[in-house]
Amino acid sequence: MTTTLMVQGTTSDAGKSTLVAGLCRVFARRGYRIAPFKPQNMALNSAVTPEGGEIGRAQALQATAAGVPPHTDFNPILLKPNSDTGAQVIIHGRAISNMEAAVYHDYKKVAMEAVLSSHRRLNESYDCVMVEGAGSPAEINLRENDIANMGFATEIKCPVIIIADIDKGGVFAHLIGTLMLLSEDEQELVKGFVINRFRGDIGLLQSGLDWLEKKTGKPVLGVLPYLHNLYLDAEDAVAAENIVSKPTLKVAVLLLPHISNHTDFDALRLNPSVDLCYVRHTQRISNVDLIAIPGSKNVISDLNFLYSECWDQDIQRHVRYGGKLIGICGGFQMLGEYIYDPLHIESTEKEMKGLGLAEFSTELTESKTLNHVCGFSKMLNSTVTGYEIHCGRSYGSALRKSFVDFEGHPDGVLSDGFISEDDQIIGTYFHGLFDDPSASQALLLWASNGRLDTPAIDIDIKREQQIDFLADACEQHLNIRKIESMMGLITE
Ligand SMILES: NC(=O)CC[C@H](N)C(=O)O
Repeated sequence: MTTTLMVQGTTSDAGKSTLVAGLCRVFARRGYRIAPFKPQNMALNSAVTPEGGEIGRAQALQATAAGVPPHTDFNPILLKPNSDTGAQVIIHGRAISNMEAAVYHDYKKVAMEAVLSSHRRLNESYDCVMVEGAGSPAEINLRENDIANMGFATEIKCPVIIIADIDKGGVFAHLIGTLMLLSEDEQELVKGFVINRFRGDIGLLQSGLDWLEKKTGKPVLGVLPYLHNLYLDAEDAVAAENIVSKPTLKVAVLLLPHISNHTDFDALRLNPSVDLCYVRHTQRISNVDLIAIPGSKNVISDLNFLYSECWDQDIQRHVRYGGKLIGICGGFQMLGEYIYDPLHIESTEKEMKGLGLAEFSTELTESKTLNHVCGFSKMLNSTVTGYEIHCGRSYGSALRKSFVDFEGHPDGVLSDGFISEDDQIIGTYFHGLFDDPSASQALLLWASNGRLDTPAIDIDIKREQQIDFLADACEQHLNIRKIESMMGLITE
């Protein structure tokens, strides 16, 4: 009997993070102290914990669902890919180095120690732990030294649920195929299945479910419907839905190959007055009010990409015609004169010319800034809150007209970013700045030249509603008692 349960998926995007978030809320509602846990996450969308550590954004969301503050033990290993073959490796919230995939593969034995020590701590301080796997356990080429799926589950011998997405088709083949690629011991750990994103007549599915249970001897724990209108922080894939009913402000976000923290734009995407679009490879930036250059895990490479798409020309034209421009973190760094990377923190190139829209430059350094921050923006006449995740340090005369001034920054810094002399361009290290309703409202007023003066979306309230909506669906469609008994929390 154990109080840990692991959710694994037949594919990426099968719904693992969502199911874990839903179950965390369901168990929290029942009075359990529950911790989310993802041994190893590969994502460029991260969050800062109150102690200043870095974890995957999905685990921060699951922590909210569980009603506990995010902690680095919830995601002991975070891999942030910054090239096709390499990633920054973050262990217990701290970046330790960049590693090529093959090197990391050998490093996994060390990583497993970090995973197990985090899990041990959670086991001691929580009633139960809800674990999320990564990708699928059927990647037989990655099974040796695995820490993300069955490698972890067999080590601690916890029950496993496998979730599959029926919307894409082939759900029975996915489930049976996945099971068949597992060893007997691993198959033994699989205690049931969840079918996700079902739409249609459940009566027509029943014979398939009966067949599956008979064939495997394992129960189907429930069929979750396709939840239209569920908008939760996407783990890595950029969420594309845009809710527009009365568009007043057009925003274009450049979809950079190493975009980081794209959830910065969720509060805009969910605002019915904002028409937000992502500008993709081969597309040009059309007529918009605001262009946003997002964060990037590889600023030099993404700047190269931006030039190859000719977006620099579109940005210059946009600014010439009075359009507004905001650069966030890596996007802010791109607005300056140069990016220097003498230690090759992110890139094989040592320097790259920036867009030259403001007089400052950035140097990437070994130490990484990770903070929750709050300051005052004179230009917005508002407090601004957010979080910082960056290695770059920016300096230059443009920064004298700062975007935000601090009193009591954790690193003793006095100000952040810049605003151009004509107030058209903002550069800032603040992630999540549209999440703060008062700053967001002031930014929308700025971006729309005073046209849009409605309260901004409060993303925290929205997120809470969404988690409850998800948990209600889990309570309605899943056999929660069976899951509780599987975890040894009750006797059925
Ligand atoms: N989050 C970001 O955009 C980071 C920007 C850049 N890669 C840095 O580390 O400084």
